[in-house]
This record gives sequence, structure tokens and C-alpha cells, in this order.
Amino acid sequence: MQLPSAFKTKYQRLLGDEAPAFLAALNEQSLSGFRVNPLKDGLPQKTISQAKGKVPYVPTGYYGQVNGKSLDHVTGWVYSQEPSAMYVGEVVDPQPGERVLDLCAAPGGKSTHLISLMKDQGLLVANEIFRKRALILAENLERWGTRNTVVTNESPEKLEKQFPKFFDRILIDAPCSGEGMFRKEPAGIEYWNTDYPAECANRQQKIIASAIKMLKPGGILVYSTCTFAPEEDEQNASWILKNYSEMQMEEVKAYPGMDHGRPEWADGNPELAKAIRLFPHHIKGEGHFVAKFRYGTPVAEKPLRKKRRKKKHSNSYALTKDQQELFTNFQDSVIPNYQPTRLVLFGEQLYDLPAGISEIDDLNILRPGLHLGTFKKRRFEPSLALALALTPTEAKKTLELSEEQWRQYVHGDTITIDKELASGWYLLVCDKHSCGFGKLVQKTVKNFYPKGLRF
Ligand SMILES: C[S@@+](CC[C@H](N)C(=O)[O-])C[C@H]1O[C@@H](n2cnc3c(N)ncnc32)[C@H](O)[C@@H]1O
Repeated sequence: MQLPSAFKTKYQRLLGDEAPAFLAALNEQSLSGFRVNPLKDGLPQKTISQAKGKVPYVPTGYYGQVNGKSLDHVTGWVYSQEPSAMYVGEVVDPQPGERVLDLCAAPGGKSTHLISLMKDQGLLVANEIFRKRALILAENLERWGTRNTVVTNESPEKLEKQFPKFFDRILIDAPCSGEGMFRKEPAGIEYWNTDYPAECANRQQKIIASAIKMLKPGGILVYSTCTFAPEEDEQNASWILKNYSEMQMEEVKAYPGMDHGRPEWADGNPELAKAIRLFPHHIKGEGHFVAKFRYGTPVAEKPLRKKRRKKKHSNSYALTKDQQELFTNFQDSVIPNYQPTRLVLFGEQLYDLPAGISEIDDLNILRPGLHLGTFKKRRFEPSLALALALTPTEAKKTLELSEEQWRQYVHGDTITIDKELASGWYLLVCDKHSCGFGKLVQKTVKNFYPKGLRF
């Protein structure tokens, strides 16, 4: 790998004797990993059988690669994520029932991890500023099968106005100079110049300022980057401590192979050693920095009688009587135990909006919770997202597919079965993986797998 000479000189100066090992590690192969999905009803044994061991600091993490066309991947039982990046979610440590914001979330590695740790209870707002990337984020979260995640496509400045002092935890996985990913994504080297880290640091401070306004008293902010640059790492952590007297650093546990933050690379404040650094010459993974802060002390929560703003949307998202009946009929016959939190209608699309979020009018929302399906002329068509959010035991009507039939299904073919079954909607299941809905008419399963996802 051809590293810029100014980059090498910088890290020779900062790392001294360690620099040769550091620079040599950047010329080695990057490491792959994956996390398994605890929201699904079982383990992705096929993918796990090809793993190259467990990641010691992430209970759901493995070293190894995922086949993007495998049943495990397509149905969201695994997420491909670089091993160092997996530690960030563990540091955030979100709890079931909390309100959590992943402010820079696409493509969704950390969001899928956070909602798993939350056991899909509470509220995760996964935000991405760029629309194209936000669409990928929504798709990855859909595959993961989460009910309580809302995907927004907003700037941090816009969100701060909607959610003042709202979140228990916020993750800023900041857009950065990406030095830690050079060996995984060498194209990033082309953007690098000596001023780039300072430019990124400036942008990161604006994001941090917005995030702090959205933290509840006592709330947690985790700030992470995938760069080695002190300007974006310790110097930004120090900027937080200097500018926000309520923000205190919390110790991030350093597992074997992890380094502490380097106070001497900022203003010497010993608190900065509470952050951690992941260097590729010390750990099996790419470069990362993670710092954790607490915002003041918690105050007792007021009962929820505060009136935030007029609920002008309360009727605009409501279902008509006919639509309500169509959905209830589907629910009764296929998923009688599914209890929606709040049904909301966007055009013809029906969603289940998680509890805890009401301010949806003024936000650019790509996914207002779980997509349940679409109303067509006098019928309701359940979505792939709903299928992926259900375990087979949650459906009253399931249809077992062989792996070969599943391949036909994701290819868009109709499937013929040899049993006599009642016509209607079925949750399609292959080797315990819920994989979509199919409509049985006589012995033919009509294919509703989205055209854009077929392969
Ligand atoms: C490091 S990536 C996030 C990776 C993601 N957390 C994951 O684990 O998959 C940083 C994200 O920040 C977004 N971003 C860029 N500029 C931003 C800004 N000014 N405010 C908020 N997010 C921004 C990028 O588009 C990018 O998706």
C-alpha cells in the first residue's frame, strides 16, 4: 500500500519506536468479521461453521466472512462487520426500554448492534444525513427484523430541534478521515492530506454540539472514529471537556490488545486516557477510537404529561374503516398474536410506529417503525419487513421451503407445493429462517419477494 509520506512522518513522530510495526501492519490484509442476530430464533450455524473464531470482546461477534447470497445473510441472521467496529456497540451498552440515537448510522453496523442489545425494546432512532445511504440503512435494518427502530434522513441540526434532552444514549460514529480503514478501503488514501484531519475535526465538533443538546441529564454520549488522527480523537474529546463542563469522561474497558487514549496527543488532560484506541499492530482488527461521556447527573423523570406540541398528525395517519378491517382479517388469519403499538398510514403503506416517538410530522422519516404492508385495491399485502421481524412460531400459518425452493423464491419464481392446504397468506420458512410471505392459490405459492432484491 502506498501511504502518503506526510502520513508516515506524522506517525513516526507520534509513535516513535512503535512506528515500524504500525506501518507494517497497515500493509497486511484487513480482517473480516460478522455478528449474529440475537433477535432471530436460533443461530446461523452454517455461517458460524466457517468462522475463524470468536471476537473476545463482543459476545455475538466472530472473525470470518459472510456469503452475501446465503440464507443466513439474506434473512438477517448475520451482519458483516469489521471486528474493531463491533466494540463500539458494546461500549454504548444500550438497555432495553431506553431511547437511543445513532446519529451517523449508515450503513447500519452499529444500529443493528444497538437494537440487538436493546432486545428490540424501547426506541432506536437511526439517522443518516445522505439519502442514498439512509436507504441502505433502512434496508439493512429491515433485514435485521427490528420493530422499534425509526430511520430518519436528517442533519444533526434539524434533529436537535425535534429532540431536546430526549435520548438516554447517543452514538456519534463520526464521519472521519478514515485512516483506520486504509487497508480495508485503500481508496480512502486518495482523500488524505495533512489538513484533512483538522477539517474533519471541525465538522465533528458541529455534530457533537447538536448531539449534546439531545442528551437527557445523566445520558451517555459515545464518540467513535475509525481514524488514528489525534485531531479527531483525543483533541475532540478534550474539546468536549473544555466546552461542556457537564460532560464527564467514563472509563472504556480496554481488553487485551486495546490501548488507552493518549493525553499527550491533546492537552495532557489525564482523563483522556479513559478513551481507548485500537491499533492494527496490537489487535486483530482495523483502527478505531472510542470515548464515552456522561452528561451531568440523572434527574427524576417527570410523568409524561408534558405537552410537547399539538398532535396535528393524529388523524392524518389514520386508517379508513375498510383498511382497518383488511388488516384485522390478515392479522387474525396469519399473525393473531402480533400486537401493533400504533398503526400509522403513509399513503398506502402501513407501519407500526414504536412507542416513545410522536414528533413525526416535521421529520424526514424513511422508516417510521416496522413496515407491515401495503393496501392495494380491496386487499392487504404483507411486507417482507414484517416477515423478517417474525419468528416462525409467531405465525399461525407457515409454509416450509427447502433450500432449493428458497432459491427459487428469492429469484422471483412461483413455487409449486405437493400438499393440500387452504388458500391464503403464509409465512415462508426455510430451515427456521422466516424469509417472506407467499400467497397460496391451489398448489402454487405466488411470489411477493420485492423485485429489486431478487437474485
Ligand atoms: C463512519 S460512518 C458511519 C458508519 C455506521 N455507524 C455503521 O456502523 O455502519 C459516518 C456516517 O456519517 C455520515 N455523515 C457525513 N457527514 C455528516 C454530517 N455532517 N452529519 C452527520 N452525519 C454525517 C456519513 O454519510 C456516514 O454514513
